Amino acid sequence: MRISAESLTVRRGGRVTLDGASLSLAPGELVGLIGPNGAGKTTLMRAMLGLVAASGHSSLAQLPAARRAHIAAWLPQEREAAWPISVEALVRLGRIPHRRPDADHAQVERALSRMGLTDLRQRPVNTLSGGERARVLIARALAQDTPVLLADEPIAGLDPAYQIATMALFRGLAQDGRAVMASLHDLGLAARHCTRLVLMDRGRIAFDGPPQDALSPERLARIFGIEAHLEMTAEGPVFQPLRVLR
Ligand SMILES: Nc1ncnc2c1ncn2[C@@H]1O[C@H](COP(=O)(O)OP(=O)(O)OP(=O)(O)O)[C@@H](O)[C@H]1O
Repeated sequence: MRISAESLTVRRGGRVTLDGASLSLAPGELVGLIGPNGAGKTTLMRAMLGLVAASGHSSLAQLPAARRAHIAAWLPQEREAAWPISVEALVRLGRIPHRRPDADHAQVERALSRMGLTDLRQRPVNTLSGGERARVLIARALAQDTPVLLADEPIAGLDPAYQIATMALFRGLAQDGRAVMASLHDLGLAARHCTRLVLMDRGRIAFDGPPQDALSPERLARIFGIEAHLEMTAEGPVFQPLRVLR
């Protein structure tokens, strides 16, 4: 399902934290949302989902909550687990919108297996490492089995193998016809795995297009304040930040 936002603007604490953001997200796309700390990535996704008050228009935010839960899964940045629910029970919470017991079991098993959690299924989530907990929350979003997935820094804290595997998994979801958007600080993985990059700078969308064009030396200097090496290889773009310019 194609979702869209037009002129989304969020004001918080007397400041504009999202300034007239317009974008769409189509089936088949894995869109990487990049930008420095505080640029407005989380705010944009929350505004698209209707989780923060915004002016402008969002096709997702205008849906009734029950319908929205069938359309879009949300993976928030926070990964705290305050109580000792088991891994399996937490992943099963992703099935709450559906109430289809026949599909529930299969979806939960698939999500556990995709995130390498079958051996951890009985563990209380508050006893897991940060990266293990991150995988459980990705699994919960996968179990929700929605056509749209919005994920806030899904690979932060994952080891290199799970970072690559998760990006490949998201790309696979897109290839299966879902629409996926993820905020990412690893520009190399973003350039390599995403079909499109949306670059945010001080509340605004500064660029929206192909990954190799997003990471131009000029934008890296002006927006991120860094110099980097970007090379197109047979395996895709390879990106390495080199130095801070400020
Ligand atoms: N509740 C709030 N009240 C006031 N300002 C807020 C509030 N929440 C966020 N902000 C501000 O909005 C701006 C955008 O924040 P946001 O979390 O969207 O950035 P981000 O790009 O996701 O950053 P990061 O990469 O650090 O996660 C920041 O300047 C932040 O300080």
